[in-house]
Amino acid sequence: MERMNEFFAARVEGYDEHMLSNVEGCKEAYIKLAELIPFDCKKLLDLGCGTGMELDGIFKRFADIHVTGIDLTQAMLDKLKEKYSNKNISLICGSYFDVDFGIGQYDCAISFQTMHHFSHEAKIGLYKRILDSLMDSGVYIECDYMVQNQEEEDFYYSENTRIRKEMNILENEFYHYDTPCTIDNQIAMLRNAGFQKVEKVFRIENTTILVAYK
Ligand SMILES: C[S@@+](CC[C@H](N)C(=O)[O-])C[C@H]1O[C@@H](n2cnc3c(N)ncnc32)[C@H](O)[C@@H]1O
Repeated sequence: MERMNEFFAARVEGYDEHMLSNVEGCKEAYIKLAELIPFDCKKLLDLGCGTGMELDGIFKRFADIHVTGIDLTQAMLDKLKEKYSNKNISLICGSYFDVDFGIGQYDCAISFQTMHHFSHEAKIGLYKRILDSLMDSGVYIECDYMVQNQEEEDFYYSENTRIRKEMNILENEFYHYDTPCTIDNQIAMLRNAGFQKVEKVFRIENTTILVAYK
């Protein structure tokens, strides 16, 4: 298991191609996510934006949108900056568990393939802060690696706990290990955080998109 930021920094070259060619459903999901952004969106929060793969389609639809992107890995953000130097973007290198999102700031928040690394408890806390950061009619759109059944989810979480114990990794340290949740649990976490309605709108293989309404 590698530290989260070191894991992505070591893979930044070739990362975009990997997401498009090797992660089933991602190519289609990047297109779908851009279509789901509300037509009048002006301010967007992108959590775990990485090299900005999900922004390609979004900038095609909304040339002047303002994006705040947060990511733990500077090397990923450097790549993003190179690709979209002429766009209206504010980048923050840090953890979305620590960065202050503000209150009622964004029309829409998104995350793409970044939430499958954390406990339910941590995610619910984060979802509450995302909810607060949205304007009254705002939406949060999450695309992530999700699984179908509880046994699968339990397996990954227990493996994560076992390996962390073996390596003496503290609970609050960010290490890269995939702990996907079931779609039902994901929806329950978002509802628990206070979102009024949550819909599954896309799934190819394990790549799944949920839309959560404030
Ligand atoms: C699989 S990549 C996805 C990047 C981009 N959204 C995409 O779809 O290409 C996951 C990203 O989440 C970031 N990340 C993981 N944990 C994070 C955290 N706690 N705060 C901010 N970024 C985080 C990683 O640095 C990495 O860039």
